[in-house]
Amino acid sequence: MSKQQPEQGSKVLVLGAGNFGSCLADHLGDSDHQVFLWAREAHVVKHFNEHHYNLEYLKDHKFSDNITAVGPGFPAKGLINKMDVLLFAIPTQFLRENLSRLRPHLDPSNFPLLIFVNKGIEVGTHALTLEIIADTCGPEFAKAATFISGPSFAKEIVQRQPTSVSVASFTEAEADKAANLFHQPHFRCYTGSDPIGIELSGALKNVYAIAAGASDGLGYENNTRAMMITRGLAEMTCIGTAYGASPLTFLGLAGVGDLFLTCSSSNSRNYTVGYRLGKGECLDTIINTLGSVAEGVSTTKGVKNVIDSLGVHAPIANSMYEVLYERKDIRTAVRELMELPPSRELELPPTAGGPARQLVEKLGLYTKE
Ligand SMILES: NC(=O)C1=CN([C@@H]2O[C@H](COP(=O)(O)OP(=O)(O)OC[C@H]3O[C@@H](n4cnc5c(N)ncnc54)[C@H](O)[C@@H]3O)[C@@H](O)[C@H]2O)C=CC1
Ligand SMILES: O=C(CO)COP(=O)(O)O
Repeated sequence: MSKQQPEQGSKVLVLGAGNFGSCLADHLGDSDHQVFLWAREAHVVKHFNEHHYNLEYLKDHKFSDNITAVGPGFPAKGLINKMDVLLFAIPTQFLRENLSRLRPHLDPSNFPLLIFVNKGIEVGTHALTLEIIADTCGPEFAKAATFISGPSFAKEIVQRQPTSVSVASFTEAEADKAANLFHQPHFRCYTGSDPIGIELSGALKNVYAIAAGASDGLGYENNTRAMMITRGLAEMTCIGTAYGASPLTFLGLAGVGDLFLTCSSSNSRNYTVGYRLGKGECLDTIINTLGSVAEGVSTTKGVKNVIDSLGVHAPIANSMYEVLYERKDIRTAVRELMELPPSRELELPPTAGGPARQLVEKLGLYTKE
């Protein structure tokens, strides 16, 4: 169980001073928490502490005075032990190495609130973050871990634009603590108990954001993007429920909320990767010049593994894998998707006793399968 009372005047260590870690540090610093931000570059740490600007990310933003940058080495045990909250804003592919470095500093009987905001699946192992935490630190840490996900571009959060996110944990008390820590009039938190669904939502939406960006890059317009988003949501829901997550999670902020955001904005790195692919650039060039992480590229491999092992029909995700990793021509991929035979939309049986059911029964339209 994590330490009690992290809500008011908490000491928070944010690991990862990229776009999202910096923006969340700013948000918490603004709410009078004492925030430490780990950056891995000495010049970033020095400049941040002297001027309160991040030289690498969100460069135009003046950060809260309540933030102290630490680094470039991994934060010391003495600092970690003083923390009420550890907030991980490290891309998924680098989480395992950092949690392994952290583990010797954690006391399983009294550890800080652990919050994760990354959106991806680990390459090679196909592990979710929950599994990475259990592997490196132990299941008691995974049980208490809390996941924040949802439609939340860093650059809009630092401008205090109204934003809402999902906050989920297997341990309700931990989700409540995290929600209380972050909740502000301009930043609403909705708690839930489906961390696997929340994690899958964040990871999967990045794959469909690449697909939607590709569609726009190819010159297709609104009909096609709407199709991508809607069929993407259907695939996310099928994959998620086959995995054992709740279908309703995919209708929440972390699911359709974030899917809609990232499939429809050039502020999304994943959308941008797709858009540039659609314009004919090669993947290596795009990744090398993006300047920031697009988790969907690596996560597409994990998603392919998940859909194959579960036997789920997810043609858009499958096509994205072929485009990114098997060099399939993107126009061919679109043509093949459009040539698939007609199929059924996602359906639930009509609610028993509702007027719709009464009507079809009255008119004799209902056929039992
Ligand atoms: N930027 C955004 O608006 C949002 C990002 N996220 C998620 O947050 C996570 C981080 O994203 P961003 O901060 O935007 O990425 P970013 O590309 O802006 O920054 C990545 C950060 O990770 C650090 N890093 C790279 N390799 C590392 C390693 N081996 N060990 C430790 N740290 C390392 C970099 O120094 C940098 O500070 C991703 O999973 C992303 O999907 C979630 C919500 C919104
Ligand atoms: O997840 C995000 C916003 O919710 C950020 O999306 P990108 O990683 O595609 O920029």
